[in-house]
Amino acid sequence: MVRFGIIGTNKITEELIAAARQAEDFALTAVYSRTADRATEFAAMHGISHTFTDLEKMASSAELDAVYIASPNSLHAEQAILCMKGGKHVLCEKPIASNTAELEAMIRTARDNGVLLMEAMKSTLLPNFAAIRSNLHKIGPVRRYFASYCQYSSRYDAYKQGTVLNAFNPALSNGSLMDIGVYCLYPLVALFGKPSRVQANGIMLESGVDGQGSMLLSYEEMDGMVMYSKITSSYAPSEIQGEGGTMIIDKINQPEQVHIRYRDGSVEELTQSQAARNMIYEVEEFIRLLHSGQRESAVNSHANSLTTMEIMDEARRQLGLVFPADRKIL
Ligand SMILES: NC(=O)C1=CN([C@@H]2O[C@H](COP(=O)(O)OP(=O)(O)OC[C@H]3O[C@@H](n4cnc5c(N)ncnc54)[C@H](OP(=O)(O)O)[C@@H]3O)[C@@H](O)[C@H]2O)C=CC1
Ligand SMILES: O=C1CO[C@H](CO)[C@@H](O)[C@@H]1O
Repeated sequence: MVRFGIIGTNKITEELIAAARQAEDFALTAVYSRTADRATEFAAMHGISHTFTDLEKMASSAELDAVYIASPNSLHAEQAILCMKGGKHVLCEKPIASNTAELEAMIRTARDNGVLLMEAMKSTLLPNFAAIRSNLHKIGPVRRYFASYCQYSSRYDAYKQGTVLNAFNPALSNGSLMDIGVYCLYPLVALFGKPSRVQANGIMLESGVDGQGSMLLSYEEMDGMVMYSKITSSYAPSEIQGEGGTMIIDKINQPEQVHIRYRDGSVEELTQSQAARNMIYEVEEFIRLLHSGQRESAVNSHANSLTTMEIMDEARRQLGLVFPADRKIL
């Protein structure tokens, strides 16, 4: 059994728990919240035996082996480092940190303490992502990766009425690139590695975050194009275009349907059956790694997280998008 503690008591935490309950060897023993009332309420809802409002105490508690972090992005590094110093393995929500400096400090801490650190980027661990990867060779030399994830945020309505909720708050390292853009970039990096050049555009909001953005990413023999938004919606699928055919992916953040259209008009269906509660795959990967004594995922690897973060840092540099976290010394 791997005994988890949870940081964050929101919807995504609920989803993770519901999915993880279906995984073998998952146990949930602790929850941290800023307030005792919320910790107690959440613990009662999920049958959790230990509650904490002091993260240092949770990090050093003998009642858990690992921590799932689903707090605002600006807190990921600090909380992960604290937990890893307490010997806890860490599964950390996307984006794993605010910037590369934070992520490097997290990776150093993981290595120094011999613990597993993995970004909870669900997309790349899904069976349908494995199908994308294993069938790529069929479309010949790849010339373009195009990913679109644009989803009008319900919190943007509040923003327009004058209330800046967490999603649009730069103090929490939020905004479109961090929240949504990362889903377009991580699969690109996992499949094709580091681009030689990044060109970023974005629309900045008065709160100091980007509302939407797009990027061109250059590789020696192909281009990457990504677009993401929290202030408009897109219904376009994502595509990987090759000289011999085009792979079409319904949703880059959670591929559920994948097929290839060849140049002669024929279609090859690649869709794999996949659990509806698709966060199970990241939990299974995490537990499998722990059972086999590994301290890094080969898919959601430190290198892939770092390259993705470097791209996001560079995009933010071009846009002049700065977070308070960028000025912090860890
Ligand atoms: N994998 C996926 O599909 C998804 C991933 N995410 C990721 O999960 C993480 C959490 O996202 P989301 O739930 O929207 O985040 P929220 O901003 O809603 O905060 C998450 C939790 O952190 C605590 N919290 C809220 N505000 C603050 C604050 N100002 N300072 C300190 N703690 C705070 C709250 O817990 P408490 O009150 O108990 O302390 C809350 O439940 C993000 O990294 C996001 O990118 C989000 C949605 C989907
Ligand atoms: O990761 C995520 C998935 O989608 C959400 C929108 O519904 C985002 O806000 C979130 O952070």
